Amino acid sequence: MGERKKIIIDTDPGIDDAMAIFVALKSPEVDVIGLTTIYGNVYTTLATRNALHLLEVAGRTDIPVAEGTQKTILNGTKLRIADFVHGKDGLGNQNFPPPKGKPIEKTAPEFLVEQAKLYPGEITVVALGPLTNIALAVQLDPEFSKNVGQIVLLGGAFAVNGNVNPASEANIFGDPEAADIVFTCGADIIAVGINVTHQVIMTADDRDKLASSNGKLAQYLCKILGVYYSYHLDAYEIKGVYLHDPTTILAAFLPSLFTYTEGVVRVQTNGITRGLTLLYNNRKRFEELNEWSDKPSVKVAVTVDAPAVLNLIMDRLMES
Ligand SMILES: O=c1[nH]cnc2c1ncn2[C@@H]1O[C@H](CO)[C@@H](O)[C@H]1O
Repeated sequence: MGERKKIIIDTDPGIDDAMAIFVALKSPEVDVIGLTTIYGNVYTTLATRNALHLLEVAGRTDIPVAEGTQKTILNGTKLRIADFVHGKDGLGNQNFPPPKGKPIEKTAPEFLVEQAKLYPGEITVVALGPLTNIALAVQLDPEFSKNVGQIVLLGGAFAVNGNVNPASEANIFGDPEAADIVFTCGADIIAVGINVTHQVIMTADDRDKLASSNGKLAQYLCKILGVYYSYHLDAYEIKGVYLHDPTTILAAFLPSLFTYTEGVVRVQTNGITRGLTLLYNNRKRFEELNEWSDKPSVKVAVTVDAPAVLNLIMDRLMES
């Protein structure tokens, strides 16, 4: 087998984060070299606990977990936590016992900087929560954006409504200032927004299929998925769930399942559209300089082969 791609998953587990982590652990294309934790679906301390727990469930306690920041990049502590999507414990209100493992000494931004320096151009960071740790890594080391191979992030609502409010998607809304730093840092970036992830739906029938498999991870996921299904039925009136995080994981190593456009993305940090992601599509040369001028471009996913993505996710979760 060829070289596996080294990935670090920055995560706020989270039910769809759990799925994404398991998909990554079951994918021969990648080597998960660490998890870093962030607030979002839960507070950061609980994200760390859940990350350690999920690695124990998967029998992969060899993978280090580095704890991330508890605050936004501007030191904000009034966080928006989506426990109404994932349950109070972030994992479907199952009251799992506390993990035995502990996070490593290094903080998430320190770990990201260290690994990017150790393997220049080789690390893919998959960011599944608000982008604070990644922005802190950019600030900590001016070389980080050059050293990191690629950042594949779940964030934004490109030309569609958000999921926090009509303007804003949850991960960007969680820390818009951090998101703007990351989008303009010059790293090789793929953004996967909810305009794409809302096309990848795991139906109730798919869940039954998952439940009928003997895979340990599939069985575990079926236990925690109930809360996530109830939330979707209530909020979107669909009998299925959006696979935001697992879809984004696949973009990190099977990018041809998606198509992309390229351009500069800036994030609104003020007013009623705080958290809005706005892509400049390069179609016009503007007369005046503006906030998008001379900033680095990123790739933004525009279409997805949803059946192929769903099949891959199902296969990998069922074979465990
Ligand atoms: O309505 C919502 N509010 C807040 N977070 C949500 C909502 N729906 C999904 N997610 C979470 O935010 C990320 C995608 O935006 C996903 O991680 C998902 O679990």
